[in-house]
Amino acid sequence: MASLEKFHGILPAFYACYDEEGNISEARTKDLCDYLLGKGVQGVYVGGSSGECIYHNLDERKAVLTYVANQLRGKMTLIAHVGAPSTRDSIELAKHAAELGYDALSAIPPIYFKLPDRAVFKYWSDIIEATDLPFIIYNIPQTTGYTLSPALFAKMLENKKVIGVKNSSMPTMDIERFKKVGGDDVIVFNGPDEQFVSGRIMGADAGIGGTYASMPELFLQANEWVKAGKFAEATAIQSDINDIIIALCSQDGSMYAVIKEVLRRKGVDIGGVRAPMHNISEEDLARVDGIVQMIDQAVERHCK
Ligand SMILES: CC(=O)N[C@H](C=O)[C@@H](O)[C@H](O)[C@H](O)CO
Ligand SMILES: CC(=O)C(=O)O
Repeated sequence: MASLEKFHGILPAFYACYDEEGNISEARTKDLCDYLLGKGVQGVYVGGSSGECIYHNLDERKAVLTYVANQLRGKMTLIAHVGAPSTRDSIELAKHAAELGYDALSAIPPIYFKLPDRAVFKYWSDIIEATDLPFIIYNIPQTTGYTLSPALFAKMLENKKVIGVKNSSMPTMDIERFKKVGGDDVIVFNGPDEQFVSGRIMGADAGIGGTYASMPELFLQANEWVKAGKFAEATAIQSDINDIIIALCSQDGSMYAVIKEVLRRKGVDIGGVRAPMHNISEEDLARVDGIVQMIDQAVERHCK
């Protein structure tokens, strides 16, 4: 399906950009937009986990969607994550994203209460009903506690507005199963950055990831090697990526706080993270030097 072409490639999950007081910053959001545009990524996934959506009120989430659209609309593919605790809020976000010209909507399943499949189906269907936009299911069992089954995926696909799934469960077999159900007419996004290459080989058409923006060059190059069937080269990049992700996750601050410090070193200051996530410590500051070095050396090794 030619219309799915714009969803192929490397789509970083967009981070929350705060000012010094911890409020959403329009100027810093634009800076991150410009940075990613300059890196040549195919699109962005706005307002998801990495965007700290779970810590934002509705007005803040709408503001982020607005600032990104104003800066990037027409320049790359824009996916709006509109999952929220209530259907009502999700629909409000979906309508806002549609007015802003987003290319697609996406949502996690209902969170907190464990609802049955029929409620999950109704939740996603109500969001889809609210606009004309295509919809991408977000399966991320490790944070939501809900696992999308191939059977519910097949049922969702009966709605022609459903174009695919962003799969963040760890087994790459899940990607293969979703691809089997949907075939060439659906797009499956790899979620776990640690297995981007294997996810692509098992059938993922593209990737959306929380660490991409900290090292876009590496994911873009790995994707090119996969497309070219150069799996040894792709795997060598993946191995370096995994060293970097482990380092990003091993500091006092949360992974996103560390990534934001990496970006600051690269000239993009988007603030810290919102509590209860942890900001970086004094000790982290020196260690981030080492992480930036790891990234720069890997880019030097694989992308020149
Ligand atoms: C659980 C989670 O947040 N997964 C993200 C989305 O799929 C990933 O992109 C991770 O941020 C990444 O793989 C680093 O662990
Ligand atoms: C992909 C990811 O990390 C997100 O949902 O923002």
